[in-house]
Amino acid sequence: MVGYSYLKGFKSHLESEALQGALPKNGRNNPQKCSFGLYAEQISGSAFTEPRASNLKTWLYKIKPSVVIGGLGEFVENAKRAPYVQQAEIVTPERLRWNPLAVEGQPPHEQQTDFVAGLRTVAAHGDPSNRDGLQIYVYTCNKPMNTSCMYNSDGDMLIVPQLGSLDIRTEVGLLHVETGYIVVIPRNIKFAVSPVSEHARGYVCEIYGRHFELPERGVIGANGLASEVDFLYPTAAFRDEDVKTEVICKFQNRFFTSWVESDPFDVVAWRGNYLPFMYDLENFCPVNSVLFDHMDPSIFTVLTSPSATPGVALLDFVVFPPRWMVQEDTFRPPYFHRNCMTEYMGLIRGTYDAKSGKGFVPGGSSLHSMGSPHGPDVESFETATSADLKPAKLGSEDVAFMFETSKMLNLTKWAIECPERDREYVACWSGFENHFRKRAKPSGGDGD
Ligand SMILES: O=C(O)Cc1cc(O)ccc1O
Ligand SMILES: [Fe+2]
Repeated sequence: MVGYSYLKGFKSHLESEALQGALPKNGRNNPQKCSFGLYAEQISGSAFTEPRASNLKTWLYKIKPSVVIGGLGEFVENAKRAPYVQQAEIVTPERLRWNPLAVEGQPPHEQQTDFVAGLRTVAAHGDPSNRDGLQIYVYTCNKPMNTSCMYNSDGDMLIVPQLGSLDIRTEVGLLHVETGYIVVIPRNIKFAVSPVSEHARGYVCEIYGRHFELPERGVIGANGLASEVDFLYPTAAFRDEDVKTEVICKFQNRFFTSWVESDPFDVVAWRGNYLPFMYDLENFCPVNSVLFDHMDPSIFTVLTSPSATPGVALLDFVVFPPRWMVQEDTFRPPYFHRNCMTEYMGLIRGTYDAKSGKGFVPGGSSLHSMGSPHGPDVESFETATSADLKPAKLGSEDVAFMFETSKMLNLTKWAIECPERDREYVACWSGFENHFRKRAKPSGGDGD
């Protein structure tokens, strides 16, 4: 890709200079004077004293230090900058499903909408001020953030584009994020999103807790699932334009704006491991049952944000990738279930095997909260119970994903009232027959 080059390696300590000689030498990170008159600035992603395995920091070599922010005035709270980021206050155990957001004609698309203005909160839990919880959004946008940038002090943002690629300018360089990729922007790193085509749509999960990690592989061994080398990091790409730029800060679930007159994307070189990254979901190597039974979806975990309880995630990001299904004497789609976790699902493209009936379409989403019964719709059940169980490729074009959280989520008024909500969703489970009554012997003995 022209203009984009990437470094590799999940959480690796990397370095990049857009101008040769811009990085300090001789082991120093903050020499008395930096090359080219640059300013050294550290951004930390963990407490200074965290164990090395989770310690994250990056040194930035900037044309101007970030402190010049607000040269044109202090941060002012500006809720209108993100009008659809709302408090999630509605409580319901109901199973919910939404159709894709319209990208044209309807609000906010009568006017040009950038990524921040196009963020709509669906559901959330917790409070960023105590570093626990998450917020789920859907977004649409049709306007580049040419003269604005954002940083989020509350959480890391995992973005899942569904329609339209995104060019994301970050302090440490550029990311070209196609649909089928995911991108993570860690907290406090400045970024600006530009849709590449006319319209863009997708999903975001913001986590207030621990940064993403790769799940343990355990007995799977040293290979499989997402590989460290497939995580792509930007290379330094600075700008030095005197353009008045809006700086948007999300802080304790409120939006503030300030302005800078110098370029916020002025990092000439950097070194460290606290960085935005992207990952092509096609590189995920699925591992599954090769003889019988449907395995739990945790086998498809790409990234996990752990909680303090071992094995319990604040958030697992799970992909349902194209794969071969070979299980014998098995109901192959997802089973009926009630979980102690909350599951928000989206569809990037194709179809999903638990919902062969119409209704769960690309760009759409569903929420199955803790304890709420869900699983295959009637049509999927009927098809799968009578299917010829030859090895079968599960849709080479089908890619669904799930945000799986150990938290209970509250919903926004918008999520409940919006026209996109499928008010007939639960009807997909009406019509299961009482086979037992038909088959069981009148004596109440064994059925066949
Ligand atoms: O479709 C779902 O609800 C997600 C899901 C998938 C699966 O294969 C098993 C359990 C589960 O919750
Ligand atoms: Fe589920």
